[in-house]
Amino acid sequence: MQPVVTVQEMQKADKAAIELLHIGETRLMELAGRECLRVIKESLKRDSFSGCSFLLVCGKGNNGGDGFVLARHLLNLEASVDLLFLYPESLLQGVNRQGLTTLQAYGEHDAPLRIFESHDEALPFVAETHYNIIIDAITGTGLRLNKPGMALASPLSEGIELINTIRDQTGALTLAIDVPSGLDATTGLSATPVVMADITVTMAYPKRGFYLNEGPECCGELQIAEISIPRFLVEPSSYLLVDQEFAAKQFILREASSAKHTNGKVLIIAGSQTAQSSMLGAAILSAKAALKSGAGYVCLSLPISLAGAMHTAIPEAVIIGRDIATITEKAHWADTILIGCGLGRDQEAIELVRELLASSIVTSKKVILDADALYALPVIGIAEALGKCREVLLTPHYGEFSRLSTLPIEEIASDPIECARNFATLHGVSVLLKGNPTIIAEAEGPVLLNTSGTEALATAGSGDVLSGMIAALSAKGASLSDAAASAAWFHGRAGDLASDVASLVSSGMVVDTIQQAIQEIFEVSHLS
Ligand SMILES: NC(=O)C1=CN([C@@H]2O[C@H](COP(=O)(O)OP(=O)(O)OC[C@H]3O[C@@H](n4cnc5c(N)ncnc54)[C@H](OP(=O)(O)O)[C@@H]3O)[C@@H](O)[C@H]2O)[C@@H](O)CC1
Ligand SMILES: [K+]
Repeated sequence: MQPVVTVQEMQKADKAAIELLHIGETRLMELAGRECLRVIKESLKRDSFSGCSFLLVCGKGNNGGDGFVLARHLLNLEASVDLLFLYPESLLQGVNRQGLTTLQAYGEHDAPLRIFESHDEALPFVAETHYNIIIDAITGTGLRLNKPGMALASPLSEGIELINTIRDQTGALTLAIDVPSGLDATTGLSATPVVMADITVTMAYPKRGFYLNEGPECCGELQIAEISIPRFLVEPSSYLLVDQEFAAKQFILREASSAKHTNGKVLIIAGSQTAQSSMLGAAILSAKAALKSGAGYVCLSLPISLAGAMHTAIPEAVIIGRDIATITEKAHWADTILIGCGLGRDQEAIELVRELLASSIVTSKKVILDADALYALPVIGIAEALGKCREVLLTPHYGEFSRLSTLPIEEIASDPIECARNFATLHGVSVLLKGNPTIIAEAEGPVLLNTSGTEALATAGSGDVLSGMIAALSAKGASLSDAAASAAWFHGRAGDLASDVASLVSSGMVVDTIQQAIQEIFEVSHLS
């Protein structure tokens, strides 16, 4: 899994690469510029830029220095380059001064290069030029943002506004080097103004802020530049991105000699019926998702009056009633117990959750608490309810998490990663906090971020499907948090496969594409 870093971690790694590995700042910046060139070649689908115009807007730090290197490489490939350096030349130092001097020397040899020394000087020329790509090299990881929305002073603000205006007016592709200027790469909070990029080519590792607050909107498509900063310089990682390889590894294949009892036994305690309502759909979705995710055996505890309908919906599932003795007997048998989907919020449901979590048979198993079980937790008392669990995962969305943590939703939305991690550490549990990204935090160790999937998953029953998938993967052998991260990845992928039009996707469609999402990552011949 790819590490995701804070600004501080990235700066430490840059420094270590230069001081401990003796890689050299000039070489790192050369690689940074070359990697941006690679991405531009891929975007324009050309190896030479004759007839193409580029505008680079550069600041006075190393982000601007990356821009100088890129400008040189673009000129080498016959591009026409306009470079706006926003500051007086006298402010440049070291490697960046050298970078501009080299470019000035290109200018002396009739290269198609115009260097502007202020925004006002550039404006008339920029207004009459059609640019294929605008490059933002104003600020990177060196931005200091004291508070969200902080107003940036001139010339930073003028440079950023110029980039955004040309992009808006001409549709020119905007590429940010390392970080869109004005974005805090750790928090994802932005200054005013901030560059709205189509592509961000970030150095070495994706930054934490790209997944939070304004980060996703400002970055556009993310590309990683390989600049020879080895992974050991950012380890141990605080954050990791869940990927296909990790998801696949948690999906344990059935052995040729295996039986249903050895392939993951899931007990789902879900669904409810009262005089006023019946909630069977959530139970059906979670049980179907567990079976589609390869669980060997699924047993459902339901109000027994719903058994007939459930048998019709899922012939593979075994149904038991709501009697606590029957449930705990079945709990002995189960590998993973999922509690909560459509369970209801009345006193009876809350008492059931209390009794289940007081049973040492239940708490000795892998336990997933979702939906209405999460509603019951604060009523029971979180510490009391979770205290005995050996391995427990909570799967809240922001609203449920707000109730559990007593944090306002806005605070959670502004830093879901730390909120999830703090809660997991405080209560000694695993948390899967649904959102974009979905966050999987344990009491200790790195936080996992899953970015697969789209708004296709923002539909009723989506959480029930995900919890059923987690139940299956964990029952088959993965730890609860690994199963959660893997299931979140497959769930996102299944959502993608369900329809080309995200707005048309229902949870039933996602259930139907789970198998395709899992199957496509294995060679068919390896499936058993
Ligand atoms: N280190 C390496 O080896 C490598 C680094 N690399 C590259 O370097 C980048 C980091 O470079 P960096 O640290 O020089 O800072 P950078 O992002 O250019 O911007 C800082 C500039 O903004 C200014 N400024 C900041 N906040 C401000 C504010 N609120 N209001 C006003 N001004 C403000 C600040 O000015 P100051 O106020 O400090 O005088 C300074 O001029 C990184 O993102 C990557 O692209 C790669 O090449 C790989 C190798
Ligand atoms: K930038």
